Amino acid sequence: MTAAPARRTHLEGLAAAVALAMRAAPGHLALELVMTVAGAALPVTAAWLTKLVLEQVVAAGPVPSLGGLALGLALVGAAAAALPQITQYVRSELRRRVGLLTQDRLYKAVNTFPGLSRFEEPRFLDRLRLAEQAADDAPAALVLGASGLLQALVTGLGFLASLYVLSPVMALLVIAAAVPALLAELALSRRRATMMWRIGPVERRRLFYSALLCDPRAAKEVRLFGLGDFLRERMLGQLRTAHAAQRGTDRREAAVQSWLGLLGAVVAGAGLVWAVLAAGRGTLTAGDIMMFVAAVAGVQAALTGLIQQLARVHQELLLFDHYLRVVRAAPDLPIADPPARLPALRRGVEFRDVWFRYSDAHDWVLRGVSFTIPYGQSIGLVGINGAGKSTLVKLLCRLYDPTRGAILWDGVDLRQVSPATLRERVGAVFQDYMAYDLTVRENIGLGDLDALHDQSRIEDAARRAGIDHLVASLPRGYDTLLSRMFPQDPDDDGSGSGVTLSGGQWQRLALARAFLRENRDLLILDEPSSGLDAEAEARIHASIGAYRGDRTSLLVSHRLGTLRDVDRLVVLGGGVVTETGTHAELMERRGGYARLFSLQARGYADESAAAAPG
Ligand SMILES: Nc1ncnc2c1ncn2[C@@H]1O[C@H](COP(=O)(O)OP(=O)(O)OP(=O)(O)O)[C@@H](O)[C@H]1O
Repeated sequence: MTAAPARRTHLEGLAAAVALAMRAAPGHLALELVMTVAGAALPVTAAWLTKLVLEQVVAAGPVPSLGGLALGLALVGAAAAALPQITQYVRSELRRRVGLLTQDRLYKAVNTFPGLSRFEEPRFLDRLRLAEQAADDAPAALVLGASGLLQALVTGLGFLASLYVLSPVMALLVIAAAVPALLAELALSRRRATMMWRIGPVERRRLFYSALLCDPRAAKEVRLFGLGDFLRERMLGQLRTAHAAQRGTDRREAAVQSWLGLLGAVVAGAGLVWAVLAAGRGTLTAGDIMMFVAAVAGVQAALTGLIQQLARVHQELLLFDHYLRVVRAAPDLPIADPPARLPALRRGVEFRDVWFRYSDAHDWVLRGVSFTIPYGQSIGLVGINGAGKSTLVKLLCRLYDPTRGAILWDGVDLRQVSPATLRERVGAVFQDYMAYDLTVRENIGLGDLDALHDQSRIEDAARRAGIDHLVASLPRGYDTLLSRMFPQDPDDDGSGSGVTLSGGQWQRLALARAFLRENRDLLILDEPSSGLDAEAEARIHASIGAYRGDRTSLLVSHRLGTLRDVDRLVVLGGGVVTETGTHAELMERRGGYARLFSLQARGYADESAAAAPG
């Protein structure tokens, strides 16, 4: 990934920002343009009116138009006083509306990444962070920057024309002094954008440490192990690294800008000396000198404004480019167009010589896995830690594609199928399930958003997962907030926060979420009962068994006793299927499964013998 966009894409970026603004706030954009032109014309008009007043006052004889000129000046002054307030309001509203649309598009784009691999690429995550930063304000800032440019240009041209009338040489000198400033500012903004990209990983690390310091979930371990100062020091270390890079850029900017300011002052000073001498010789009038001073200051201020706006626009463009790249990123999994129809599962799901590694830099996790989950049967997947069971589950949900080989759903390669359609057909509980800081109802309802407000379905899922009694005892039943991070009510003073569940209770909630997804073709349960007490586990497995019925299912568990009643066991080891058969067959074969099962069974037998009386 490169840091900065090609020059060609600058115009594209600006066009995209304007298109967003036109879409989000066309009226405010038009107002902004009108006020920009008015704001640009006012200072030049005021300077000309002042010059005319001065000349008429100094001139001998009656001055009939003086009253009109004074009125004109007063009107210009009134407009100049009111304009900034109105402009500020219009700009704030423009920013809000454009920001809303930009963020909507960013998160829509993030939601369309069908797989997980993007979220595991550090450089992409850096880009995503910058894109989020850009989504906040970059397009509006770009549009406002462009209109600021227009304003500075109109004012600058007005004063430049006035200066040219008085002294063409001076006009050319002022412009000549602006060229190096322009080039230097552009170089500086490019350098700043490169610096921001370079410190991206440092910034994300810093956020990681600071989030850990404040995360209620981490607070327990942080305190138990006394990690507070360690994490704070690490966070500060990252901050110092980022500051060092920013300081270098700031220093360079300060030095360059001081020299440029000096150059401008020398040009203006020389011009003033020339004008005063010319007035002494009688070539310039008092009004001319006033106009000259106003024009030099006006042109220089406009040019400085122009250059700074240009640099800002340039920098925002570089930031906005990250946003555009995220929004326009291709899907991380190939999506067939048109996707194959996914038939209702009737034959089964087949893993055919599936090889998989997370990236070219990673080792193979699966090295030619072949087995079938026949329709209507339950398969138990067994293997030691790191054997690749969860990886296989993720492949089955098409969160990744196999590196080689294929997974076939009734003969249809999952690569040909839309991931969303596939996931519609699957009910799953992952080993690392989520605990949402939401209400009980929402925690269950997220399993099937159509059922979010269907009380009977929510209650049914809770009952099957064995948490209905627990929910009944909560202060607000299904509307109890399962978080102590937020107040239960928005206008709460903080004393009435929600409740926290135990690990096993959360796990049952995750199961309820899966139970809500009734009538799915395939049920996948990855360690669904690892955190449950013995009684709950027995109940849940009875419930899972009933729910499974004759549904096609894949169960992963280290507690081999819970897999005894599945139709067939598949044992993973070394990236391949090492054994397969029913529990009885595998025990008879006395292989790896029998050894693992006996080890577990012996543990229980020893303990029950030790606990036996007498
Ligand atoms: N996102 C990932 N990126 C890179 N490697 C990964 C990723 N997830 C898992 N791995 C690696 O893949 C291998 C298999 O992991 P997996 O989680 O599938 O094992 P598992 O059989 O489910 O283990 P466990 O019984 O501990 O849950 C491990 O070596 C792990 O380090």
